[in-house]
Amino acid sequence: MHVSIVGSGYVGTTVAACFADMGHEVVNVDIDEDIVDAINAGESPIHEPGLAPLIDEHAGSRLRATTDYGEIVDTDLTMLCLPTPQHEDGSLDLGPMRAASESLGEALADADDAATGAHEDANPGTDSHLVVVKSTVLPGTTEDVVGPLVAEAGGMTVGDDLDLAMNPEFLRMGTAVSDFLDPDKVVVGATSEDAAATLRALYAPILDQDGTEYVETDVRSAELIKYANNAFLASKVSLVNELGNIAKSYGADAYEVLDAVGLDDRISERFMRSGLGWGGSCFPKDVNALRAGARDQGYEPGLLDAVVAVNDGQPDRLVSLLANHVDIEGARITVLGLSFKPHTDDIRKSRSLLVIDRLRERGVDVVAHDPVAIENVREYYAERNGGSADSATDVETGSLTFEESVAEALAGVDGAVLATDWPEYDDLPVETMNQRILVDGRRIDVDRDRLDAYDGLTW
Ligand SMILES: NC(=O)c1ccc[n+]([C@@H]2O[C@H](COP(=O)([O-])OP(=O)(O)OC[C@H]3O[C@@H](n4cnc5c(N)ncnc54)[C@H](O)[C@@H]3O)[C@@H](O)[C@H]2O)c1
Ligand SMILES: O=c1ccn([C@@H]2O[C@H](COP(=O)(O)OP(=O)(O)O[C@H]3O[C@H](CO)[C@@H](O)[C@H](O)[C@H]3O)[C@@H](O)[C@H]2O)c(=O)[nH]1
Repeated sequence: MHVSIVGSGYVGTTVAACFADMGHEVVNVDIDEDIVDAINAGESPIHEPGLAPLIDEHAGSRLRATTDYGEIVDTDLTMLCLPTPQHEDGSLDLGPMRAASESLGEALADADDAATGAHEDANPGTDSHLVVVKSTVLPGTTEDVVGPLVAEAGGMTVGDDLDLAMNPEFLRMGTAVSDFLDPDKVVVGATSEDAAATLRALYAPILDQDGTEYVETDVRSAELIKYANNAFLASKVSLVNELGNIAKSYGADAYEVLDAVGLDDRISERFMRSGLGWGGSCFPKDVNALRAGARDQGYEPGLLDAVVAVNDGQPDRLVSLLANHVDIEGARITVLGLSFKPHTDDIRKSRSLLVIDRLRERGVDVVAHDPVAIENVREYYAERNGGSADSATDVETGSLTFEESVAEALAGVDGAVLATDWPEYDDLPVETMNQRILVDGRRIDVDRDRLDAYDGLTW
C-alpha cells in the first residue's frame, strides 16, 4: 500500500520505517527540514534501538520524507502522528492537530483542482481519501475536530470523499520498533467498512503473529482505549510507589513485597518497579488530558488526581533522602541518567530534570551524566535559560555541568543520585568519589559493598 505519515517524530518515524519494512511504500511529511533531511540521508533523527538500520535499509526506496503535503495525494491513506501536548492547565492542546488537518485538506483540495475536477485517489475501489488519527486524542477529536477541518479545507464530505479512522499507538520509547512490529494489540476505530478494510490490509503482515489481538471498535472507544491504557499503567506505578513509600517507612523492602504481590496473576509482575516515578512524553500529559477531559464531562477524577500527586512527590523524597546522608548545601552531586527511561534520548518530563532543579534550588552543584541524552538536556536548559546551556553563572542556585563519561562524572563528588536505570550504571567506578554515597531512585544492580552508603527510595 502507499501510506503517508504526517508528523515524523518518535512515533511517526518509527511507524514509517516499520511500515516500509512490512513492504508498504511510505512517505513521511514533516515541517522540520532537519528530520526530513536525516531520513532521506538514511539516518535516524532519534536514538531508538533498531530504528537506524531500518531507515538505512529503506530510505530512498520504500521510505521517503518531505516537507511537501502535496505528496500525500497519491497515497491510499494518511496517518496523523502529530504531537498532542498539554496546555498549562493540563488540558489537551490540539493546535498541531488542527494545523496539520488544515494543511492536509488544502493539499487534497489542490490535487482535486489539478485533476480536472474529479479527485483521483490512489485508494483502490473507492474515490475517497482515508485519514487515520494515530496521535493520542480525547474521544470526539477525530470525528468532531480533525474530520471537519480536513473536510472544510479540502472541500470534501466525510462519508463521501473523505473517510476517517482512529488507530492509537501503544509503542514504548526504547523498545519502539519491536513493540510496533510485535504488538499485544492493534486497535482500530473506523467510520466505514472501507476504512476498516484498508486498515486490516495495512496491518495484515503483522496480524498473523501469535499473540497479536486485532480490536475493531467505534472511533470514540478507540480514542479512549489509549487514555485508559496509559491511565491504568501510570496508576499502577503510582500505587507501587505509594506502597513502596509505606514499605520504607516500616523498614520493609518494596521490591521483595511487590515481587511477591506480582505472583498473583490478576496483578502481574510487570510495571511494578517503584522509585522516582513516571515521566516521558505520554503518561504525564495523557493522565492530565484525561483528568481535564473528565472534568469537562462533569466527572471528578479523584483517583487520577491522587495518582499524579504521588508521582509529583517522588523527586522531593529522593532529594530528602540524599540530605540524610550528605550536607547538601554547597555539595557537588552527580545525577546519573537524564532520559526519562533507559535506551532513549527522550528527556520529555524526565524525573531527572526535576531532581536537578530541586538539588540546584538547595545550592547543590550538579554534575550530570547520561549515555545519550546530554545534548538534549543542554538544549533544554539553553532554551529555558535564554541561551546558557551550563548556566554555571546562576547565582541563586547551584551550577550544572555535564560529563560524557561516568568516571569523570563521579570523580571528586560528595555523592550521587541514580535517576535513570541505564545498564551502564551497573558497575559504577565509585573509587574516585569524594564520598561513596549513592541514593538510588531506580533500584539498579550495583555492588553495594564498594559504597560507603547506599540508600533506595522505597527499600
Ligand atoms: N512517544 C511515544 O512513545 C508515543 C507512543 C504512543 C503514542 N504517542 C502519541 O503520538 C503522538 C506523536 O508523539 P511523538 O512522541 O511522536 O511526537 P513528537 O513531538 O516526537 O513528533 C511530532 C512531529 O510532528 C511534527 N509536526 C508538528 N506540527 C506539524 C505539522 N503541522 N505538519 C507536519 N508535521 C508537524 C514535528 O516536527 C515532529 O517531528 C502524540 O499524540 C503522542 O501522545 C506517543
Ligand atoms: O514499573 C515501572 C514501569 C515504568 N516506570 C516509569 O514509567 C515511565 C513510562 O515508562 P514506559 O511505559 O516504559 O515508557 P513510555 O515510552 O512512556 O510508554 C508509555 O507511554 C506510551 C505513549 O503513550 C505508550 O504508547 C506505552 O504503551 C506506555 O507504556 C518511565 O518514566 C518509567 O521509568 C516506572 O517507574 N516503573
